[in-house]
Amino acid sequence: MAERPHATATELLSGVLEEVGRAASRNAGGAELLHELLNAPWLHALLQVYECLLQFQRRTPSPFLPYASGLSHEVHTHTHTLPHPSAEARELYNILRSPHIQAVLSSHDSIAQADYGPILPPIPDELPEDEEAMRIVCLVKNKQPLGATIRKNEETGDIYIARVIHGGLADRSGLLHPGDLLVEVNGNPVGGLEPEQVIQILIQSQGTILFKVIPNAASTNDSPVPVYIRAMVDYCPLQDTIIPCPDAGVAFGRGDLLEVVDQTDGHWWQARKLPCTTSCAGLIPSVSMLKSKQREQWWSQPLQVHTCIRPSGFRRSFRLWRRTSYRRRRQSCYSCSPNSSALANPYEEVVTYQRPPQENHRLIVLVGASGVGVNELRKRLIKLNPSTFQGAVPHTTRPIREGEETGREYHFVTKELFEYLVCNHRFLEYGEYKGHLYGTSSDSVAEVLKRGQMCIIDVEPHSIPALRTKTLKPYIVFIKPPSLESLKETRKDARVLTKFTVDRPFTEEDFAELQETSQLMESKYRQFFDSVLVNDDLQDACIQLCSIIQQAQEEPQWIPASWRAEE
Ligand SMILES: Nc1ncnc2c1ncn2[C@@H]1O[C@H](COP(=O)(O)OP(=O)(O)OP(=O)(O)O)[C@@H](O)[C@H]1O
Repeated sequence: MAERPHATATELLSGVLEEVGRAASRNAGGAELLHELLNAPWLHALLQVYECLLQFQRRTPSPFLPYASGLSHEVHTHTHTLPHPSAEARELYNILRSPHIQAVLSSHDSIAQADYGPILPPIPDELPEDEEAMRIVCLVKNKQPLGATIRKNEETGDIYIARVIHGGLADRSGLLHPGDLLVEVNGNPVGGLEPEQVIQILIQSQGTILFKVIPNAASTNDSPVPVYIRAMVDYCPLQDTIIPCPDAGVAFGRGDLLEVVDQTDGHWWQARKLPCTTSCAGLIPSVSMLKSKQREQWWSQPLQVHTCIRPSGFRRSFRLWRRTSYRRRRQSCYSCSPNSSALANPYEEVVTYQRPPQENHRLIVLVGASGVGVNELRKRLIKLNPSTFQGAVPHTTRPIREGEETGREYHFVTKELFEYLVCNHRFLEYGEYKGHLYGTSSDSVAEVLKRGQMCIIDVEPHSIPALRTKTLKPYIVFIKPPSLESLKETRKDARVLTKFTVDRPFTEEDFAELQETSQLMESKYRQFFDSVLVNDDLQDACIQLCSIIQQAQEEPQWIPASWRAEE
């Protein structure tokens, strides 16, 4: 069908409809359906709208007056000066002076003049080199902190933005940067004021705050790559007398994970505690700051009391020999001596790690107070699936007994060989019991791992630092007792081995001691624990332990950066 010149869309549709109608009367295939479709009222309405728009486009309306507000002003003045205004004149006067009408007219004028963008004054051709551009920053406070700290230059009296907290209000605005010179706050000149006075102005300002600043020419907008660290010490900003702004401080405890987002200041870094619910970072002391304060022990040490882990009166199975080492440590009060490694490295850089399938499994280490069930859990796990889980065969200097086989129960070795292995740092842990030496060697562990199995060992917590190597990548599970009531309930039939009697039931005193030892252990070593498991119901604890171990081997975990493959 030939198109008629200048036909409107409606005319075109009528023509098409006529032809399709004729085709439908001839019973042409599909014509009836097409006719029905083209005859639909919505299609006609749509075409009408389209034609209206076309007409509008052809006849672009031009404003009746470019300055309606000028005319309004004229009429307004005129009616105002009338000596005896009529009722209509008074009404007109009131209408024209209403702010809404004035705003509508002003908008009309802007559109009429196509005045949509701001008109900036031309830039002068010759600007002096040292010309300082002033920036006006308007922030809506909305009850949240500003997220910036200020400092005073004592020589000049100038107030500067000292730091901008990552993710805070000032940072999100992108308009305030460290080093910006603060000229005015809400119209108040701040030069020469004390920082506290400026803070008072800020506190009193509600809603909008207007800053006049001279931007720091050297500031950059580069956001540094975050670094992840694990805290090896406790820190409480509210107890810190030298933090620039205690309210901006982040409190953390040993074992907490921190995302450090800014290390530009040598003394105070900016970090978020993970997992974080807020985008706003806070201040934490840098490594050098913590080290310089080492001797003062100024960060919060909640357990200043005697933190010695007391020896338990009972030990079972392989852990029997540890009774001696406990007693020795008690005499020398080992646990109360300062943790030198934590002081030397108050933070440990960490990275995420997922074990590649071809790599050895991570060593699974169970730690817990004596009697909590560490050995029971380890034994059950191995019994459950001996082809997957295995323990390391320990070394001993005690004579072999009937029915025992070297390399199965123990590696039976001479005292000389044992001492040689000790001197060569072959033991992850060793000790003496009833005049015989016992120990777990790194080679025994490696043997299990090399076979593709998961090696599960239980150690005393003081041995953990020595175990933390790139090769073993230990995953440490702390086994915790349940509440006293649960202990009494679940351990009704449990037996403990003591120095004096074999297999006697737990006493109230045993439970109290177990809980106390466990608390002390956790408070002292929790920075090393990857997981904490409460051994309440034995069956449940076993299932939970299985799933913890599976996650440790198969899912990404935080490990010290020094264990990374490339290092
Ligand atoms: N969840 C539990 N419910 C009931 N009994 C338990 C539970 N866990 C452990 N037991 C029992 O408690 C006793 C002590 O457990 P286990 O020997 O494993 O302790 P341990 O932590 O290895 O300490 P030690 O090294 O002194 O033996 C055992 O009789 C054990 O069967």
